[in-house]
Amino acid sequence: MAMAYLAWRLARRSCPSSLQVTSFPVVQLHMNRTAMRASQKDFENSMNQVKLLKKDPGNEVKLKLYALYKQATEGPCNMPKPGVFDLINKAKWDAWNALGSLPKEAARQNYVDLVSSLSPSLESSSQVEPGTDRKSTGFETLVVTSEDGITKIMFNRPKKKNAINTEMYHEIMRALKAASKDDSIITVLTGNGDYYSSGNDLTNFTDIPPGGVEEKAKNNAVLLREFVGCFIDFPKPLIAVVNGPAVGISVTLLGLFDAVYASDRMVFFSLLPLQATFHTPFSHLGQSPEGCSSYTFPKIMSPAKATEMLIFGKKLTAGEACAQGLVTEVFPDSTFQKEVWTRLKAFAKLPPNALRISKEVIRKREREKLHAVNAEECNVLQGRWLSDECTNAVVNFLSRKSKL
Ligand SMILES: CCCCCCCCCCC/C=C/C(=O)SCCNC(=O)CCNC(=O)[C@H](O)C(C)(C)COP(=O)(O)OP(=O)(O)OC[C@H]1O[C@@H](n2cnc3c(N)ncnc32)[C@H](O)[C@@H]1OP(=O)(O)O
Repeated sequence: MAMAYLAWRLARRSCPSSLQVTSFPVVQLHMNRTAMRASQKDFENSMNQVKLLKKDPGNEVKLKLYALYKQATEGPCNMPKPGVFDLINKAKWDAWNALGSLPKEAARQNYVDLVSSLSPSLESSSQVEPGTDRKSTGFETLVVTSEDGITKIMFNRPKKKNAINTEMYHEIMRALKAASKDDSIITVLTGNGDYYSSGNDLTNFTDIPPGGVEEKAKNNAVLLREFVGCFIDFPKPLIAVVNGPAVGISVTLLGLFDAVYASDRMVFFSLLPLQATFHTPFSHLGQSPEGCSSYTFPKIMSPAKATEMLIFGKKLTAGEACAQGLVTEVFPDSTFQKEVWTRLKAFAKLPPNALRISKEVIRKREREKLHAVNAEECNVLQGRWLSDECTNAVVNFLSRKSKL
């Protein structure tokens, strides 16, 4: 801890950013569509934002920031390699050196993207989202706020990539039920931190009750059916503000939202920079589709494209998800929050009864079908959860043998 802190202090003194050990594949960065966009001014703004960080973002991020800063300002690593016992400088050198011949402009863009992905922990004044007016207490896994006619339900387990544990399933249902009755006009779901949500918390599979795994699977099928049912029946416009990658059930549910706005944010996955993605790896997990996606996705994006996602686990970028109709619009990450919340505030000024009635007209003829699909999907999943394929996938993740 002490060393980490020292490294952080040193890094902040020696440059406006910080440090990291990394090995970005240079090719990926070169090919990044947005890689050449950040101006010197964006870069300087990001450097200033780093100074406003409210909490320590962790050594991995700090080393990334340090390396990208050095690469963006000085080019490839030109320092002699520190000795093995000079731990801090060695870590910094490794991080910088790992960037190889990455062009300065690409490093600058990646620095800006990384700082922007830290935005929830920044004291930024540019955010215009609601949150300060009325904050509901009594939630452990969510932050629920209401302002300007918008109730915002924010997944709040950023350290676990907003994985949905049993408590969160219950709290989301409770928050949706409250939002359906409060005086807000529209309801928004979003995530805190760099992920929108990594889907079902795989530790949900671990605490087996006295009744055994069959009972657990049965109870969870009931829970899941009720959970998805809340989305099917939600009476007001429901909008997803997808701030980062989305996995599993957090993706499938999007087919039940009225609008989905996504950021084109780059995130780091195992130290590789990736665009935010929409991923439903059900077969990899020995599971099957839920959230009514077996019905909504083929309708939204064509049966063949839905098959690629739901059966073969193809990951879509935000841009691709938009082209397929799952996402309504993609925004540059630098302006995402501002543009989306400005738009949502305007929506929330529309006549509330007209909004509800119009939503009902659209949903009415599908509701019965959606509930039937939901019931069937939960039934099938109940069996899948008891399969060896599913058990092995979960054990592999929990023993850190596999990641998506
Ligand atoms: C007996 C029957 C019981 C059934 C109960 C079921 C209830 C309803 C089920 C509804 C059906 C839903 C299906 C789905 O949603 S399928 C999708 C499930 N999600 C995943 O498979 C994602 C797994 N996570 C990952 O692959 C990676 O974590 C990820 C790519 C998301 C991020 O990688 P990265 O390297 O950037 O970060 P870390 O892996 O280090 O993650 C940070 C910490 O967060 C924890 N984490 C992340 N995601 C999950 C998750 N889904 N479940 C549990 N924990 C998660 C991760 O372990 C790290 O924690 P630690 O810091 O403590 O190690």
